Amino acid sequence: MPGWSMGEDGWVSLWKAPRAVSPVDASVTLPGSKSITNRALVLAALAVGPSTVTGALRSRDTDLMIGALRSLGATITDRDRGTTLDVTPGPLRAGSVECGLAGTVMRFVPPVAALAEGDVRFDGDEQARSRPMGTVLGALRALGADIDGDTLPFTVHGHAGVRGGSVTIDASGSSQFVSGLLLSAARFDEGVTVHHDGKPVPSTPHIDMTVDMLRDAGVHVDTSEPNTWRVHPGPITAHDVVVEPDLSNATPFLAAAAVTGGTVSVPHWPEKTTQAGDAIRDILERMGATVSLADGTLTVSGPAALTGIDIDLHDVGELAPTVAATAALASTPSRLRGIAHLRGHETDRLAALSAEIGRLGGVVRETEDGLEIDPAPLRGGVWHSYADHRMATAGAILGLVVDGIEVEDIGTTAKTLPGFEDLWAAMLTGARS
Ligand SMILES: O=C(O)C1=C[C@@H](OP(=O)(O)O)[C@@H](O)[C@H](O)C1
Ligand SMILES: C=C(OP(=O)(O)O)C(=O)O
Repeated sequence: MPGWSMGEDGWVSLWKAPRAVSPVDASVTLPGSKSITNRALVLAALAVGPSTVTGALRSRDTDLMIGALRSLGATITDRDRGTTLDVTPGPLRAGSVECGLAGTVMRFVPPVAALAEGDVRFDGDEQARSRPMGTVLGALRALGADIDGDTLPFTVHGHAGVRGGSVTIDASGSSQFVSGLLLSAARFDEGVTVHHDGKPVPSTPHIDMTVDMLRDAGVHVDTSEPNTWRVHPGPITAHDVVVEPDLSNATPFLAAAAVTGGTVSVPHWPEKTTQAGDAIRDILERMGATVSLADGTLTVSGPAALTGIDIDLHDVGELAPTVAATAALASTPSRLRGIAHLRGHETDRLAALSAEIGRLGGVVRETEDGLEIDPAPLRGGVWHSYADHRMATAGAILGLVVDGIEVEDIGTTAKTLPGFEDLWAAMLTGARS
């Protein structure tokens, strides 16, 4: 149970991060992927008939997506403790969308709203108002949509259709700018061609995920030219989707094995996937862990001492908080590169990670596009979460091996993993789920 402490903005909850008294040895089953669940929901709401999403994640971000699509006219019911979602599309209508802090809701739903008949008002958490949105909204305007505003809150004035066509954007700030436009594009009169012009697009596996899921729904997507994605107009087929476990959410548990010299297994690890979290296999191996994938179960065993890593995380920036926490416990220096775009994530993750690791005695330098972390003994203290689920789980990793770490607002993990504290505690008791 968390305690409370007076912070700068009033009372904050503090969770005493459990210390591992011995190397962890557990098997942890993770719920479904946020990114796959929210794409499946958008495609199902735009499809020609009812679909079912099985193994869906239920968390703040996915519940916000369900709420958004219901507000716009979809009927969504659930079974199997919420993880099976039956989606029946309806005529898209005026509504109101609460985005919370979910990038997938704020970037994927405005193009759906542009297809609605009537006004759709978007808002979100205070912190969401500074997340970059102008690129998506500007692109939608260029494609014929009518929108007031460039950041949350904003209003999409839906006119029951969008012309579509070609648009050039700078998507170096987020792959979600591209994914958002592509997901609804088949319903635009002319489809959409998105061309990227700027520094390289980050998190491209997430764009591959979008393209694969569109193709699975019968949409014709042409990716033959670099930095260009063309979605042809046409029906989105109603079909059933089975969601993979969330591999990014698996990473703190696998890091727990790495930093305690223990062993953690995660069942149902996909053989082939577009999820960024799959990269953790290579990352932990390079840091000295033993990693194996056999019969669909990933197993990580930690070494006696971890080595640092010099790595470009541009494609898998979502993993940076886990990798930074793990690197702060390594015996040699680390350099995390290619992740300037993390400044527009839930919080400025580069600033947050360097401030929090530094507060515990770590030696971290923020660079133009990443972090440099040197080995240093860490001490206990409060780890601030900045309303960022992955900052909170990074603090939990450090707390396994450093006495006296208290993580502020551990409940923020509900953004993508409600019940994180219980799963973490179960891992420490050696549970095999
Ligand atoms: O499309 C998606 O589901 C996501 C894309 C990535 O965003 P960025 O491209 O902004 O890094 C990732 O970090 C985010 O957690 C989820
Ligand atoms: C960047 C992330 O989330 P979002 O989908 O809100 O962008 C994340 O989950 O690491």
